[in-house]
Amino acid sequence: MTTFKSTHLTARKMVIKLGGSTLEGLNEAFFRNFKALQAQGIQLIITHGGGPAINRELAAAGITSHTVNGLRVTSEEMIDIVQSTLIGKVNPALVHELHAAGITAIGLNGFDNALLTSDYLDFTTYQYVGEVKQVNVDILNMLTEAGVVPVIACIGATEDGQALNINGDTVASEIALAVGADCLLLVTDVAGIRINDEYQTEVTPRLINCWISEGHIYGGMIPKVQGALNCLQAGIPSVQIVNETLTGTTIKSEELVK
Ligand SMILES: Nc1ncnc2c1ncn2[C@@H]1O[C@H](COP(=O)(O)OP(=O)(O)O)[C@@H](O)[C@H]1O
Ligand SMILES: CC(=O)N[C@@H](CCC(=O)OP(=O)(O)O)C(=O)O
Repeated sequence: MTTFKSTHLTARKMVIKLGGSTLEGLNEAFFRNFKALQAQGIQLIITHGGGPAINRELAAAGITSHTVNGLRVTSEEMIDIVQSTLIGKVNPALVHELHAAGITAIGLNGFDNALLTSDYLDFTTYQYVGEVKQVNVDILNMLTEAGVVPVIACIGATEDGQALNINGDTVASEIALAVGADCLLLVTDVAGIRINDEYQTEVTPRLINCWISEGHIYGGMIPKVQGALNCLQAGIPSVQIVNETLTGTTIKSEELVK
């Protein structure tokens, strides 16, 4: 059975992002870990992606998509499919699994109580892709203090009510920053950052920047490490990128690495 490492257990507020790459393979034992964390007084917030589910729905509609810097370029016809897939399918399926594991969870997205007020990241390059302008933490604090786990789909809303597609890793790091989380855990389909066929256990921002520029970190790993770097810069002590057995890479500020 999976257990959380001791570094995770010191956190009071923990944001856990479940990547679309791994969501469909997680079992009840994995989700029961969350119950154990709550029993230790740790407040949990879960965010999720859903790239593979979006790919399936786009394919069914005969639409092909591509990414730039790990972000899906999202046309006007695609944003409706992205929104309905993440909010209508992926989010309720995850809430259901959490409930089955005995966790009180409630599904949210950027529209709920203006949770993620967003703006276009760069319309020319990415079209209907958003960046987070403001996180309304009120609803998150109310829920977590009542022992309820918010489960957040990565859809933002502009002030005019337009849905925008935001990468799940970006949402996770913005939420972690906004609530002042002690720990951000990004669960994905690989055991962390792999460089020259070797998984790294502990890395610093300086190394990450080198690896991005040398092309060792690419695609979906880019928003993860960028989110991690933003969190570290703002004082969140560490970010972990792990697989479903919670094995992976810890990213720490230079001064914390001996
Ligand atoms: N240096 C790297 N180490 C590990 N994985 C990497 C690296 N660079 C790119 N990747 C890719 O990033 C993927 C994880 O990102 P992504 O597919 O978006 O996952 P998720 O759906 O969990 O967000 C890995 O499966 C791998 O293909
Ligand atoms: C802008 C952008 O790239 N949005 C992502 C949102 C889903 C996501 O992040 O899913 P993963 O967790 O599987 O990566 C997308 O359209 O795939």
